[in-house]
Amino acid sequence: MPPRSLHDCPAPAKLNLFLHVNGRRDDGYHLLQTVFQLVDHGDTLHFDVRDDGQVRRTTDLPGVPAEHDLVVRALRLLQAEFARRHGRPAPGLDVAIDKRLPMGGGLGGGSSDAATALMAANHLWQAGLNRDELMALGLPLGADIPFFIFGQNAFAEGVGERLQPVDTADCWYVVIEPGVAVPTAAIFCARDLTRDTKPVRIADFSRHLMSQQDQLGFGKNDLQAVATQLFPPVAEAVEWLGSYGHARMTGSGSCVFSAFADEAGATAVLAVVPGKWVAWKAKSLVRHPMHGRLQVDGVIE
Ligand SMILES: C[C@@](CO)(OP(=O)(O)O)[C@H](O)COP(=O)(O)OP(=O)(O)OC[C@H]1O[C@@H](n2ccc(N)nc2=O)[C@H](O)[C@@H]1O
Ligand SMILES: Nc1ncnc2c1ncn2[C@@H]1O[C@H](COP(=O)(O)OP(=O)(O)O)[C@@H](O)[C@H]1O
Repeated sequence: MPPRSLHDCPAPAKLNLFLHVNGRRDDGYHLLQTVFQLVDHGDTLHFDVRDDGQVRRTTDLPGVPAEHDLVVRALRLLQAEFARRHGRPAPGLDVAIDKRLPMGGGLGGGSSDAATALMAANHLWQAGLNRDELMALGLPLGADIPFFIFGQNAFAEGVGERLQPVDTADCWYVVIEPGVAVPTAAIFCARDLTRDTKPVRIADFSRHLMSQQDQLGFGKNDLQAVATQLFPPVAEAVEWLGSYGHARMTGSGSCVFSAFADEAGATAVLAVVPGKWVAWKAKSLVRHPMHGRLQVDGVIE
């Protein structure tokens, strides 16, 4: 019998170590190259199976009605797929979300919540999707969802759905939340966005890392120039953190981060971050923590 509950399920944040915009698809979506890095700071979700088929979010998320929540929408998609495969309605689920990640922060919070929910429900409902099938199910809801289900640091291409595992350095990050929510669409549709960065190869990134041990010395974030122009608090955070080494925005912003070889380096900088900003340190992860938890039963792979 599968369990009826899964509590304390992590939904970690991601950082985009670099993010290049290489072009645009016919449908207007931008072609990217990026390295996604998982870190040990994020939201926490709790799941309890319901027998009446309802999916309910039991916690409030200001500004996001339950029906719009990526978690609820992802679970509805999984319910439909369950019914198609098994010829009977799917069970339901109560979901509680302890939200720590800021919205519009470029940390992938909503996508990570949805990915954790898909992995948990696939297990609790015994839906039987494999990892690739779960990734494909999540993609239409958000380009970052497949990465979180993939569950390891990755070089991504396309709109973020073509993933290859990549080794990154073990390190500590300091992340500053500049206190603004950046809408991804506003960055991608900006006139000044450069969309013609020359494609790189995964080997270029790996070779750089081996010779320099410097996570942020490679590439750039092409979305950063536009985001700092439109959102001055992001520019201020980049400038402040940049005085301690490479500082870069993650995703479409607003959060800004820097990498440190050891925890002491991160702690020292965190201690002097101006009080007007929320800031935290996080360690790099090699695997998504849900994978270790669910693989006990061989469910994810
Ligand atoms: C930029 C990235 C990098 O990891 O993450 P975030 O910073 O949002 O976390 C992702 O590509 C975010 O992808 P996704 O989560 O699907 O973006 P959405 O918020 O749904 O996209 C909002 C809008 O941005 C534009 N958009 C988005 C992704 C993309 N590759 N090209 C685009 O042109 C589209 O107009 C889309 O309608
Ligand atoms: N569970 C969720 N957590 C956060 N945001 C969500 C969630 N569900 C839907 N959203 C919507 O997705 C938007 C992007 O949020 P998020 O994924 O946290 O930021 P980003 O894409 O910048 O990393 C939010 O502004 C919100 O409207």
